[in-house]
Amino acid sequence: MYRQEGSLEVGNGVLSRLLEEESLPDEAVADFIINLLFAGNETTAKTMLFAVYFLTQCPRALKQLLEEQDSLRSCCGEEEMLTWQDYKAMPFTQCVIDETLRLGGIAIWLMRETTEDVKYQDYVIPKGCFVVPFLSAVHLDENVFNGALSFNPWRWMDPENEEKRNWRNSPFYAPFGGGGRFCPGAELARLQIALFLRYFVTTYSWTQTREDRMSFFPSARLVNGLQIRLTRRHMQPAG
Ligand code: HEM
Repeated sequence: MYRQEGSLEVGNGVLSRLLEEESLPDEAVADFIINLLFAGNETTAKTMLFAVYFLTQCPRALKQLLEEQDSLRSCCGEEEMLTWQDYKAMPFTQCVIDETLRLGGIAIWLMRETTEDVKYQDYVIPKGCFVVPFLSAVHLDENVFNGALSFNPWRWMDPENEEKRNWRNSPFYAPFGGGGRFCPGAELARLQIALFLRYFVTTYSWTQTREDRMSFFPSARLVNGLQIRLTRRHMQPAG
């Protein structure tokens, strides 16, 4: 991959900004863009898929989500754009997103290499060792989350879980990683998922047409790809 000679139409996007940095070799620019595309695409899309799956399994949660979104729509008006304040006024939607990221977290594990000897409790991890923190082992630990294997978005309303819920630095809940390599797209992803859920549940109702289940091998996925039949909500007869 190489930079084309000659005049380029320069915009003000990420790529243009990177190209303006004369010191960055082409490989670094390409690596950056590829990383952004991969890190930000499958992760968010799959989380949306898992949210729909969990909601399909839990009609009570779907009903509450729909009520929250319908009430927001009636106050905003269908034609108006949502504001940041509207986004922040979706507490149950946020619970659904948090619970989806806990139960169906895309990042099952991370990979690190120690650059120096690290003392951890009674252990010393020597320099140069690979360390694999299993996020899902914590997220699905019954000692940390009651009924850890069930989809229960209401758990995040419990004041007892308030500290745990802090996905930026909680030791119990880290769907976006932590520390120096914390996901830079976390806030964007959450916003996209909330907007997707809003659009999806207010526009469609659906029925699942084929049994499905989650699998975490080789990566988080639904084995049958979640097959559903959609119906536009406003076309349904009233009542
Ligand atoms: C639900 C959606 C997402 C999840 C669950 C997620 C999860 C993660 C996790 C766990 C890490 C840390 C990896 C590590 O520590 O080794 C990470 C890193 C990263 N994420 Fe995300 N991510 C999501 C969406 C996005 C989006 C939308 C973008 C960009 C638009 C993005 C860009 C990145 C990048 C560039 C890194 C590498 C950061 C670094 O190494 O310094 N992610 N993500």
